[in-house]
Amino acid sequence: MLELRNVTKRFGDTLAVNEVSLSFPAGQMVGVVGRSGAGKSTLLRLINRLAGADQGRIIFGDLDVGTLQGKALRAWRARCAMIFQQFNLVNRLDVLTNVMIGRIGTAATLPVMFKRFPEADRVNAALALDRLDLLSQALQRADTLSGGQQQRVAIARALMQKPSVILADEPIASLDPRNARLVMDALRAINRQDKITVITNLHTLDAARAYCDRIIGMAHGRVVFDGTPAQMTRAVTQQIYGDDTDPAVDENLTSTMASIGSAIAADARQLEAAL
Ligand SMILES: Nc1ncnc2c1ncn2[C@@H]1O[C@H](COP(=O)(O)OP(=O)(O)OP(=O)(O)O)[C@@H](O)[C@H]1O
Repeated sequence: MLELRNVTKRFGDTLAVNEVSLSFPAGQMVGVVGRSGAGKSTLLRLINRLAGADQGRIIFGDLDVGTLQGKALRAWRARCAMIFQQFNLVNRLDVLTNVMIGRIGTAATLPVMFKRFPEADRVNAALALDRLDLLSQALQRADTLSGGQQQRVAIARALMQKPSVILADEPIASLDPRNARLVMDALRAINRQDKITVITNLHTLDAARAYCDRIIGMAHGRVVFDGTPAQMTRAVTQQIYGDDTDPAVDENLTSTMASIGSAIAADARQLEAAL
């Protein structure tokens, strides 16, 4: 069980996360939704300790996450793997090595720096890639893959950390609808098969409704909704997104923008390859 008790984070005068209390039983798939600036990313960064809370406590089992230092903090970060919108792969390295990099934090640093990974890591990385249907790309440079494939490599890398929790910060925001579906399918399969808790920020309510057991709605740093997709009524979406915003319009806009974005990225890759 992961628990946030009265957690607050300020940036100057901005209350990014404001007295948030939440419990996440092991194995849940949770979507966090809200307008831009609602505090979704900060919430995930607080859990992973990429940011420190000003107030409140984060508890995981018998760990008091806010007090962890040094090796214990690194071990915690490995246990709650983070996935980002922009994948954060090392472009010039091959896919397999990118996945093995997930061992940093749990393995000795020096051999990893020199890309000397034990045989067991290679096997586990290959198995993780196979699960994500990417084994045939294992020896390609990371930047030759599509955005959706790169995000699945990032998920395979996260699996190498043997995490208890996966925190995904807008994992599909820059993907076209097909790749977004593949990435969400992969996250849900891992959640179901490995019983890993997945907490993911999502721009679209559609994705949260389709994939998550539970949706948390944030507005102005506070939790304004916490329930099942079925409980997400029109009144609730207005509370999360504001009276003047129709989330259906936002969703269309987001997926259109995502399609345009990936078309531009694909053109850029073709151009780069031709040069
Ligand atoms: N490092 C920072 N320095 C100053 N202000 C910050 C910082 N990080 C976040 N904020 C502010 O905290 C608030 C919450 O930001 P956060 O990124 O958590 O929102 P979000 O819901 O994830 O938004 P988005 O969907 O646009 O990513 C915003 O007002 C943001 O400007």
